[in-house]
Amino acid sequence: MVITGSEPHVTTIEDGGTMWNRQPQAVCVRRAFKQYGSKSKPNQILNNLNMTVAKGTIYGLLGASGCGKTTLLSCIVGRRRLNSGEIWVLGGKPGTKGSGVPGAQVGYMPQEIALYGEFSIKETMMYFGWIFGMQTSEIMERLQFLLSFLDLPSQNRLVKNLSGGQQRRVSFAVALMHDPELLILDEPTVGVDPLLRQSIWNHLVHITKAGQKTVIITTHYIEEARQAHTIGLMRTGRLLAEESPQVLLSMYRCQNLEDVFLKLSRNQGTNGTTANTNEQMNISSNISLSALAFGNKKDNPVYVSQESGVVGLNFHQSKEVLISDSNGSTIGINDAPPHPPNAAIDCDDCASCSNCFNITSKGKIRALLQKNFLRMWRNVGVMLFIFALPVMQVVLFCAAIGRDPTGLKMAIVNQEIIGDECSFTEGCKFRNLSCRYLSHLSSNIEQHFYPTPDDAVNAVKEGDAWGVLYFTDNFTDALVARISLGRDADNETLDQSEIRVWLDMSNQQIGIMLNRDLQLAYRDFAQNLLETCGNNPKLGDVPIQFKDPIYGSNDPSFTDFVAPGVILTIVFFLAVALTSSALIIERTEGLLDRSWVAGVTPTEILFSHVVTQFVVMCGQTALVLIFMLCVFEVNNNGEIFFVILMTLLQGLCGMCFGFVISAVCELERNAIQLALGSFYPTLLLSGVIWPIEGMPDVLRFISKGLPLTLATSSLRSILSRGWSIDETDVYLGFISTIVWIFVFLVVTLVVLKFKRG
Ligand SMILES: Nc1ncnc2c1ncn2[C@@H]1O[C@H](COP(=O)(O)OP(=O)(O)OP(=O)(O)O)[C@@H](O)[C@H]1O
Repeated sequence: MVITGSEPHVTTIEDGGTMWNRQPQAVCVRRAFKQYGSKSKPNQILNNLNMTVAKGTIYGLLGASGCGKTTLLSCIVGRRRLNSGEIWVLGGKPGTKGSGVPGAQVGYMPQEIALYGEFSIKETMMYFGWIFGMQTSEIMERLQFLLSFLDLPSQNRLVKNLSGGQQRRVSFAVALMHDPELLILDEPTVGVDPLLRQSIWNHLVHITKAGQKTVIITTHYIEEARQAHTIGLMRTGRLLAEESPQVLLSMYRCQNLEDVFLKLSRNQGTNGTTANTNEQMNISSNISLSALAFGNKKDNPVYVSQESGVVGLNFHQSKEVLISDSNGSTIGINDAPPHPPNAAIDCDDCASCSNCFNITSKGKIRALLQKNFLRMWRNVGVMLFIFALPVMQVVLFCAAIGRDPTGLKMAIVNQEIIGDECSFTEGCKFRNLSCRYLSHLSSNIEQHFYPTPDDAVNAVKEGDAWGVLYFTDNFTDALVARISLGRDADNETLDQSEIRVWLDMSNQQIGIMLNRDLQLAYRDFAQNLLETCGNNPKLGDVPIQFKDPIYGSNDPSFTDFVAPGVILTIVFFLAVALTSSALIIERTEGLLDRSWVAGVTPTEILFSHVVTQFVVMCGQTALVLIFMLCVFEVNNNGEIFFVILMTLLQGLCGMCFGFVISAVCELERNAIQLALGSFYPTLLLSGVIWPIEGMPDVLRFISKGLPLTLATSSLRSILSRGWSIDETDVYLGFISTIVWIFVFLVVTLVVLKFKRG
């Protein structure tokens, strides 16, 4: 019927109905409102839209680009929710339990190709077949039929290597795969050559003939929609008309549907205000007007292309014929399909579906897992890189971080000697003790002699040396006097016996290391001298005795301090990198939508990704730990089981954080930015490279709440202190990691579910 105020009122569902509306409805949409954008700046897409699709018919949804066709379809298949209004699909409300929608009752072909490029045609069919709950043998049978029907190339050809038209046909085949009750095709004929287009229509006519299958199809080729039983002309979020093509053409006395559309659009323009009111908006009942207008439908045949019994792309067999019934008599396709006479009258009466596919979750999980692994396997180069990356990071860390700097130049001014010849005599001999001290300096220090203090200081200022060491001309005598006189030594003697040092402290690590080495060299030198002279070498030491440390060694390495954090950071952020784009790629390719409409839930998608990524992560974790602990011999005093467990849990945590990113971000580049952006703050605040005890209180508080902080501290305690899980510091790390995993998973699921709405 026509829904503008100026057109004649037509029998409606609410009116009681004619014989033509006493047929089951496949889809009913009532008073649908849908808007995008914020409440303050809404973009109204569906505006009090009513739509009725009778079972066993083809419904052509027409309208200008951007008028809301895809939005309407996505609400029908349960991909999006209306802001208000109601939708019934095959007797249930999409998205509700037991409705079968989304699910195997619907075959959905989105506008985009929405196929995995790295899959072969067969693998594509297997994937969707399993999701629809089909058995492998069934899928194979159906595949053979679809291959020949859609004239597709070898089943082993990869989708990415197919032509655009072939890909579109594969996409069409996926929608047909499980022979669904309701087929929803969003512009299946766009960019398709006329022969294929006709063949698609032929098939649609063929499958709806028996009256059990229903098709909703959108198209921009208005004229091809003549082959539909009903046409819904959509404009600015509502249906201008919903009628059979013949009725529309005769009512508006037009030769083609485009003219009808133009007339209706003009009418809507002039009657826009009245059409806006709900009261005057008739609820349409498709084919009702056709019934009134054409009492004897057999006299009003519809032109459709019908193959001579053969279904497929055998174009030479296609010809424009009138549809014939089995007796050979010609009938129009607007004949009501054979429905039980007392079938449901309106949507409220729609019985809950009885022949819903019983989709096994096992089949879906199998399909999703195989899909994920296959995608990885087909991108073997990327996979190799994914495994090489952690090894590379560990090797680089162990090779570049934590080792003592070498080749550090010291500018030495030694007034005791003439020239660069700095010799001394071993034993209890007091000659050139400055040279004897210098011989105890670490091999990391390069000694360069300068004639005057000014020259040496200039060398440091010009960056040629890290510091100046200055010995007075009577250093040896003064030092001997200092040792022998003890508390009676005068200030001048004490001054002369001192080694004066000026350091370039611009590099803290080098400065501290030189400071330490110079002092240790003095202790060694003094102890050696005292010992050779028969004195107790302890006299040469400061009176603080460092016993064997309770944990760690007397010569702690920076590597040992950083290693736990580095292990966890590598595993955590590799997992983030691996997963943060996983959902986005699928979403941008339209694959996620397709899987959702096929009945896959966010939880199943998430679960399949967790399993797949977990396998990869186990490999990465093994490599990281083998290289850290076995190859580079980072200290481990604890139980390896807890080390492995903590590392795996952190990988899992990173993976879940990656899921949050990919659920939140629409674009891959945003996901990358977010992942990279979170890397530094986490690294800096987690006590990986600097103890959190050095942070201001506020930061320390924040730091403890981050996923890596307590975990790093826990792993450090296991590795260096050898603590077990019963220590607070250790189990807190585990608890915090598990809590974060849980939080990230919940956030992801909430965001995914919210986005589906
Ligand atoms: N996720 C979204 N967020 C905001 N606006 C959207 C979103 N999806 C679609 N729109 C807008 O809604 C309007 C209707 O889009 P829709 O895709 O439903 O139109 P369409 O009739 O299918 O168009 P076409 O025939 O070109 O595919 C467009 O203006 C589009 O920009």
